[in-house]
Amino acid sequence: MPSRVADDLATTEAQQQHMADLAAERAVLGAMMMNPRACDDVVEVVTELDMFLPIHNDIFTAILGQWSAEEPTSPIAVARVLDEGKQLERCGGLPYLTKLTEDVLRNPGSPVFYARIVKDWSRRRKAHESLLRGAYHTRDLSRPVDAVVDAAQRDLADAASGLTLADGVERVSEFSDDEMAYLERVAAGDVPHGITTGLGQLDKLLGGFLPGQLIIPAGRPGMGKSTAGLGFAVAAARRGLPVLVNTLEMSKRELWWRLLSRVGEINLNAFTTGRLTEDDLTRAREAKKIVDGWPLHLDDQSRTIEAIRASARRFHQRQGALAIWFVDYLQRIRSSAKFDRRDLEVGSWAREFKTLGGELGAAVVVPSQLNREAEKRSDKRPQLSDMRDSGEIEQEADVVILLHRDDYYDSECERAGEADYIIAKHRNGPMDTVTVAAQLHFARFTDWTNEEDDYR
Ligand SMILES: Nc1ncnc2c1ncn2[C@@H]1O[C@H](COP(=O)(O)OP(=O)(O)OP(=O)(O)O)[C@@H](O)[C@H]1O
Repeated sequence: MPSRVADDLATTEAQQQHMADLAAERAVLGAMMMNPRACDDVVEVVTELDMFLPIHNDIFTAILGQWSAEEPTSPIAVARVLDEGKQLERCGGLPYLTKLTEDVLRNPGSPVFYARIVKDWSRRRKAHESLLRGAYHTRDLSRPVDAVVDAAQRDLADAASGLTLADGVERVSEFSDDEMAYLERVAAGDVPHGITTGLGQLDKLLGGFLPGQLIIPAGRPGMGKSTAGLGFAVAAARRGLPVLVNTLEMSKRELWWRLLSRVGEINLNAFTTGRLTEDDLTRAREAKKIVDGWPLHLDDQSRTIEAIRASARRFHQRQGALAIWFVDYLQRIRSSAKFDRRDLEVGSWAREFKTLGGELGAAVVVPSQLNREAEKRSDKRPQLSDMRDSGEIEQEADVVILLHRDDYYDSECERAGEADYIIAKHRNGPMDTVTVAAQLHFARFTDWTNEEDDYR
């Protein structure tokens, strides 16, 4: 009976022998079934093969499947999934699943605390296996000793990092054939290199956005950061690439209005004031049909860094890919962790976006606010040093685009209707300024030729 095995293994002696803490495994599973929100945190720590007992891994996988499909994770729901896979009886049946949740009620605790214990034991077991494998290979006289030591070192480092053996270090020659073939296809125009920004001049400068890049559009409040970010999201979505927008500032409805305004060329004011003419409505219906066809997803519920991260992970798990992840905007995010300094807190999010973007293969677009320094300059033009909470954001970003409009300060100015995208950081290329048309009444910035805005 699994529960007895689990109880037996709860003692320190048994833990040392088997290198597992089954009480912690049970606590994690119980918490995930009690409350699907616990899954958001647990998946950040534990992966599918981290449990010691195979039946715990099966239960974990069943819960994860339910959670990522936004289905209930209760014992009854999980039992049904296990039953479909003919695993229920082996897993102790519904009574065992129910007992896991009852244990949580009797002995509540933070799921992340238990998840970390599970992860530590998992890493410990992997390190142990890796050392045993290394010891075995030292006796294999057909292998040069250097190769044995090298392989053992890599194996152990992978185990200690918590990654699976399939991840991690690769010798250049192990992947360079594939990379060369990819370069040849890019050069031949068979595959697009970066994801288009939707703005021709900007594409020429940046070569589009690449998976894993962190892109920071930065500007004073109201300069057009959300509009610029949404433009990048739309450019990818209209080409059929999966896009996720986490908005902390606007509701889904407001964001959708912006999409209709942009595509249907309907003044954004008409939506906010509710004064839509018959012509506006006809255009809105047409625009709706176009936008409905895009793999564009909006989330206005996730407000903490933990929830936003989980939202992207869940999206990636369900869709199998995430091309552009647009989070609007950096300073709006809340966190449950306590930091002494705001800049350290915001900087840590930039780092997390960069890391998760790399893991999910997504280009991450996160606008950030600038401080008032630009306003003290005679030309009011922003500089990289104006970034609020800057240090780490600057460091983590691959591309920083400072947004500037002269007409933000003087609506009668010569350059009214123009916006500058000042590329103030570009990790792999030149820095320059691209000037575009600001059509904020249509919730967009566009190239002067406007070719990109022909949605039909
Ligand atoms: N109908 C309209 N006509 C002209 N300009 C408009 C219209 N609606 C909004 N705007 C302008 O668009 C700008 C807001 O754009 P956006 O929301 O992209 O800026 P932001 O930098 O993200 O702002 P925030 O700092 O508030 O998040 C403002 O300057 C606003 O005046």
